[in-house]
Amino acid sequence: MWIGVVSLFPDMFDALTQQGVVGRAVEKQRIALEFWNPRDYATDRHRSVDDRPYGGGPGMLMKVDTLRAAIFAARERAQQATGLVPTVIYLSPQGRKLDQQGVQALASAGPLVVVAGRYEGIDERVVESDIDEEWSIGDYVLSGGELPAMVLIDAAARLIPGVLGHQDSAVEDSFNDGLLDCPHYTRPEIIDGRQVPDVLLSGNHAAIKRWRLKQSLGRTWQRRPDLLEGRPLDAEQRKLLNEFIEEHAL
Ligand SMILES: NC[C@H]1CCC[C@@H](CNc2ccc(C(N)=O)cn2)C1
Repeated sequence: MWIGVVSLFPDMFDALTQQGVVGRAVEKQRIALEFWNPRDYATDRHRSVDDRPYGGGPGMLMKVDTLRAAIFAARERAQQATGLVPTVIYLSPQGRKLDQQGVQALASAGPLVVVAGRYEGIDERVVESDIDEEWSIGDYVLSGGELPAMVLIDAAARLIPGVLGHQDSAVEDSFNDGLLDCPHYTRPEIIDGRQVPDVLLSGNHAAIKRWRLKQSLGRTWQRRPDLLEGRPLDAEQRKLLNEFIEEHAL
């Protein structure tokens, strides 16, 4: 997967590229991550990258010419590296809410150019002419688009084949089948008197798989019933959820 990032603070992305799943994926070249900094396109003595808003008001906007030059350069490189036209993404609270389905769509959308905004944002004409999709990681305002960009990149990278060591852990991961994750347990067997569910010690893999699915269904029902509304259950899942509900009926 090829991802270009347009950001005034590319070093922030070391948190993503220097370690962990995404770091290894970049090292193994499963993901290509390249950066363009608008400041590199500044031509004035002060290398300015922000500009004053028409109509006045507090704060600044990202300077149009340096931002567009960076986006164009990233777009050009994407096409050169992949032969495909990239999807240019902008992160902002005004965007489409990112969920696992959106992540799956982005992970299979070919090369991406992710634009991280700073200051009070970018000129609306740049959004109209150079941004293909606007996305939000949630209803809150951050000081820049870099952290949302890293969230998006991390979530998408996990879905690239070969990126996660234990491939099925991506498949079994919660939200992959639209359900919340089941409870997990590891040593010691007893913590402050609390034991590991017997089924997990039984070695009966069919029963364990069934228990985990039942827990995922039950937890989703308890904590996020909205997720079940859009998700048909097959006969087995319906049976497991009914069992869970009966066991947890107050
Ligand atoms: N008007 C403020 C706004 C102008 C444009 C730049 C953003 C950067 N900050 C962000 C970006 C994205 C998100 C999110 N929820 O995905 C939150 N915060 C701030």
